[in-house]
Parts: sequence; structure tokens; C-alpha cells
Amino acid sequence: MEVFDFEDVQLIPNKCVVSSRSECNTQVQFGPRTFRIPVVPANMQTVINEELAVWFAENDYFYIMHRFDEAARKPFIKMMREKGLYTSISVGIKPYEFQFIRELVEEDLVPDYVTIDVAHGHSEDVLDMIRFIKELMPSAFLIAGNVATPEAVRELENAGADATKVGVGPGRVCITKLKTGFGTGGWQLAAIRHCAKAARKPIIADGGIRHHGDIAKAFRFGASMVMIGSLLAAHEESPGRTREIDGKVYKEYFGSASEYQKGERKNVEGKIEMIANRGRLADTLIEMEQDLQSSISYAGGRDLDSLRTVDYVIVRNSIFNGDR
Ligand SMILES: NC(=O)C1=CN([C@@H]2O[C@H](COP(=O)(O)OP(=O)(O)OC[C@H]3O[C@@H](n4cnc5c(N)ncnc54)[C@H](OP(=O)(O)O)[C@@H]3O)[C@@H](O)[C@H]2O)C=CC1
Ligand SMILES: Nc1nc2c(ncn2[C@@H]2O[C@H](COP(=O)(O)O)[C@@H](O)[C@H]2O)c(=O)[nH]1
Repeated sequence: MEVFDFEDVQLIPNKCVVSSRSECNTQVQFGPRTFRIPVVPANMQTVINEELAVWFAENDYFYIMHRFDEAARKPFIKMMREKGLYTSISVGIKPYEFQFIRELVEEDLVPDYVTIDVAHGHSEDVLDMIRFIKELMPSAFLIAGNVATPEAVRELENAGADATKVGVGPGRVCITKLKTGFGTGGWQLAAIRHCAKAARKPIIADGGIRHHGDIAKAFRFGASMVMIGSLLAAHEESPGRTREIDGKVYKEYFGSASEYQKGERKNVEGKIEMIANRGRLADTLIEMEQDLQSSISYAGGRDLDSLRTVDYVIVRNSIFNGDR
């Protein structure tokens, strides 16, 4: 397998067929709904909260609520429904999560999207949860992960997952590769390509997105949606705590498997970073959309599908040539 990452790849332009980038359509159908851009904020406590979930749903963006305030999940579904908005939650695989799924069905609270969110998604426990959810709530669009291999993608799909999430260890606050020796850190884009070749259902590329152009690259190598943590954290609206250091405003961004999240030092695979405040989230999302429109125009097309077939070169670290 050829091994490369986002910074090693450049896509090669095709003849432009639009008169303005504004003609390029960045919309994506994912599950039962269509979204403005193929981007979802990471289901992490410093990236998404209820207020932002409402804003994302109201503005036709995809969101996945995190699972770290377990008791808040039912009231969250009710609140979103009262506002006429779609519902998208995360679950784990501990035994009480099976009971939680049962209760959602009994109380008529089946969400539109459910994401099974565990570090090592290629496991019998995850497969059991997939089968359980698909049997009890067949209408829910089920995302399962995280995985790193074609075998895992196939197995999760065969168990009933409607989409799989690919990426073990490429995240900015991830220390999985250091603590365990495993993961796709440093070759996440190649892992997406490898997994996408086996997939028959959509793939979410999760982790390692450092520049807006990486979204187009993830699409080129087979993703249908991109999950982003650090680039969407640290905005004015972000849930992470604000801190002032030497007169500059920073926001906390911590891993879901960090000591800060877990409240204990057990199986820690994440760290905390302070990221300089980036301004308004809505502005960043608009910029992402415009950059993606530009990507599509360079691809010589009018929509995201045109990215799938563009030629590319692999030149190590080439995106930084001339920049540093
Ligand atoms: N995308 C990524 O690269 C990673 C993401 N994360 C994120 O961190 C959060 C916490 O993750 P996670 O630790 O899975 O959640 P949990 O602590 O909720 O673990 C889920 C269950 O899976 C078991 N489990 C976890 N890891 C393994 C493993 N490597 N082998 C066997 N069993 C395992 C746990 O048991 P026990 O705790 O007893 O082992 C637990 O029962 C999630 O949001 C996850 O997405 C974490 C690491 C990597
Ligand atoms: N290994 C770990 N991975 C984590 C942890 N918390 C979240 N994550 C993953 O990172 C991505 C976001 O990546 P980014 O590069 O965009 O910042 C997120 O979606 C998770 O899959 C963690 O504690 N350890």
C-alpha cells in the first residue's frame, strides 16, 4: 500500500467550466438529509454543545452531539424535536447503553442519526451494538467507528452500519500512536483511500484535517463527509473554556480520552491544547464553503463528485514548499 498524508498530496487542476466559484455546489446528501458542506464538527465536549447543535441544525449543517453528558441526551432529543430540528446523538457500548437504546424506542425518542463512538470500533461489542440498534430502531441512520482497515469497514457495514468513521490516532490532541504504537496518524489520507476501496457505504474521514484544502483531498480519496475537531474548536461560540495567557485569548481543546474528559488517569489517549481564539464559527464555516467551491472549480466541475476523479501527485510535504 502506498503511504501518504494530507500534506504530501496536491490535486491537479482541470479546465474550469464555471464563470464564478459561486456556481459550484458544495451540498452533500448524507443519510436522510442534505447539508451545506460535507463537514461535521467532532462529537467532542470542547467542539459541540446543545446551543451549537441547534445552530448547526437550523443552518443546514450536519452535527453529531457528543455522548459525555449521558443524562442530557433524552432532554436534548426532546428539545430539538420541539424546535422542529433533526436529532443526532452519540452512544458508547457499555451495557447500560443497550438499555438507553431500549428506552429511546419505548419513549418514542428514536433519533434521526446515531453514532457509535468508541476508540477501537473493530470489536465484537461494537458489532453487537450495531445489530441491536438496527433491530430496535431501523429508521435511524447509524454511523459506527472508529476503524482503520478495509476489513473493519466491511464488517461494520455487514452488521448494519449505514456509514463508518475512519481514523485511529490522527487527531490533533491524540496520543494513541505514542501510547500504544497503533494508528493512522501520519498516513490518515492513505488509510481513507484503503478503506474507501472496500466500502459500499459512505465513509467519514475523522481526524487530521489541518487546512481547508484537506477536505477536497479527503473527498478525492473516497470520503463522503469529514469530521473536524481542532479546526472547528476555539471559536467564540465553542464550548471549551476561555483562558487569557500573556494578554492573548485562548480556548481549551481536549481529547475525549484525555484525563480532563475522563476525570481519572486510566487508559488516557488524549491531551489538552490551548488554541488561540479564531473568531466566529459562522465565518470559518463560510470560508470553508468558499474554499471548497474553489476546489470544485479547480477540479473542473460543478459539484463535489468532480473531486473524486481528479489526478494528483504525491510529493512529501509539498504543500509547504515556498511557505517555510
Ligand atoms: N479516533 C481516535 O483515534 C480515538 C478516539 N478516542 C475517543 O475517546 C473517547 C473514549 O474512547 P473509548 O476509550 O473507546 O471509550 P470508552 O472509554 O467509553 O470505551 C468504550 C468501551 O470499549 C472498551 N475499550 C476501549 N478501548 C478498547 C480497546 N482498545 N480494546 C478493547 N476494549 C476497549 C472499554 O473498556 P475499558 O475502558 O475497560 O478498556 C469500554 O468498555 C471516544 O469519544 C473516542 O472517540 C479515543 C482514542 C482514539
Ligand atoms: N486518540 C484520540 N483521538 C481523539 C481523542 N479525542 C478525540 N479524538 C479524535 O480526534 C478527532 C478530531 O481530530 P482533529 O485532528 O480534527 O482535531 C475526533 O473526531 C476523534 O476521532 C482522544 O482523546 N484521543
